[in-house]
Amino acid sequence: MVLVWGFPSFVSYNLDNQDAFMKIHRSLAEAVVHGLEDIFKSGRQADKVVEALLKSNKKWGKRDRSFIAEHIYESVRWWRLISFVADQEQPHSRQDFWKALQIWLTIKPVRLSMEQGYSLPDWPEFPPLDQAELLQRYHQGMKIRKIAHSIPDWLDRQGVGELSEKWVNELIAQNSPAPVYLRVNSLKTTLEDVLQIFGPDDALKVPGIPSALRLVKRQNVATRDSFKMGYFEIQDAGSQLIAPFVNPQPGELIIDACAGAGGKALHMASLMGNQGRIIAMDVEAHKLQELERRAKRNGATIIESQVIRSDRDLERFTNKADRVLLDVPCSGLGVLRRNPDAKWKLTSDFLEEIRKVQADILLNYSRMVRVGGALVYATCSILPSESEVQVAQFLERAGDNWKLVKEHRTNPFTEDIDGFYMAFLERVK
Ligand SMILES: C[S@@+](CC[C@H](N)C(=O)[O-])C[C@H]1O[C@@H](n2cnc3c(N)ncnc32)[C@H](O)[C@@H]1O
Repeated sequence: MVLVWGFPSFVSYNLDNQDAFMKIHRSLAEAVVHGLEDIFKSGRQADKVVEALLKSNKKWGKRDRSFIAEHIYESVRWWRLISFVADQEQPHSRQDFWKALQIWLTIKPVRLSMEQGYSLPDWPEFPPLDQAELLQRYHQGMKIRKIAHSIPDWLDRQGVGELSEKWVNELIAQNSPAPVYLRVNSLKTTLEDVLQIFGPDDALKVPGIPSALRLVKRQNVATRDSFKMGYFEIQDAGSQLIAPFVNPQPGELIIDACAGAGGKALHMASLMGNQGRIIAMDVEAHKLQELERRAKRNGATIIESQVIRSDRDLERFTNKADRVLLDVPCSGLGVLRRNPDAKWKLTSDFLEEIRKVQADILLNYSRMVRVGGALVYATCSILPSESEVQVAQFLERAGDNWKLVKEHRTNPFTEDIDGFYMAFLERVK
């Protein structure tokens, strides 16, 4: 087994899928190649590409679907390593994408220490390759951190600069497939009831996170009646720590100022037992529309959405809120395992830009908190520069009006959850 840079196969792969070493059907390989072209040439989001592909052919069975989804996600995740082994920097033609798939199918069994690999069909798209040469390049690549962990140069520099020796563990965690977690909606049901719906072999409790269940096998839960009835939402267990961290109380006025499609707002409504008021704000109207749809399904009746069009939309809440949640836009480096394509789209300019947005949001939106109230600043980033450093700089600028009460970071490497940061601040004056 190759253990260069310390990633054993259990971290990188879901061994459930060893039975995926099967004869490859042409339509499946074509779907993977199409998907990769869409992601890398047209810049489309990987999850949207996979979703559209899986919908495009009703005849594909469960194994076919998981072959397509897995091979697209794995190729995206390991794209730099694949490109290094293929000796092709920027794929252009359809044939380049076929070659990428061929390389992945060749090196995947080696990474898994499997005795037997895929039987690659004799298609013109898979011309004979010099296996020994490929494997030599693979082992060579595994000695170089940014190639072994498939990460762009600038991001590797950024990560080492901010996290030094912890960076490698973050890379290992973010290159692992993410489990599916559910958040049970206490407005409609209980954890025990949802556990019973799935059965104890299919869903597990998550120690320390009482709203969460972890699915043992990946499955499409959105088609279940229990989902349509709002019994649960799909939400990473780390993300489920944020609403309790805000600690919203029944009857309070809560502002979720970067509410997006409402993952945390819905959770807060259930913690408040639908007593009080949650103002869900965002600059993007379509996300709030999605939130409204989800709120209906969840039976969350205390959420009012408010598109932020100008400063006035914020000013009317100055000094009014009991608690404000700032779940700010960020690099998303803590959720790369769910969005592996993001690492190829992120740029250092974007990171710099988004840090300015975060600082502005902290400074301006914190004014909505009343004296004695609380502010929670949260990111799904593993970088201190988007998290701890932002809070420290805010405290420097905001003088002694604020007190940092507590901070928390999830640990994706040891906890198998996404990477989140959260800080709880109290407005003292
Ligand atoms: C991390 S996401 C929020 C996720 C959401 N809270 C949830 O739990 O599903 C950050 C959100 O901030 C929004 N956003 C970006 N710039 C903003 C701004 N200046 N003011 C408010 N929201 C903003 C984005 O549209 C995005 O929905």
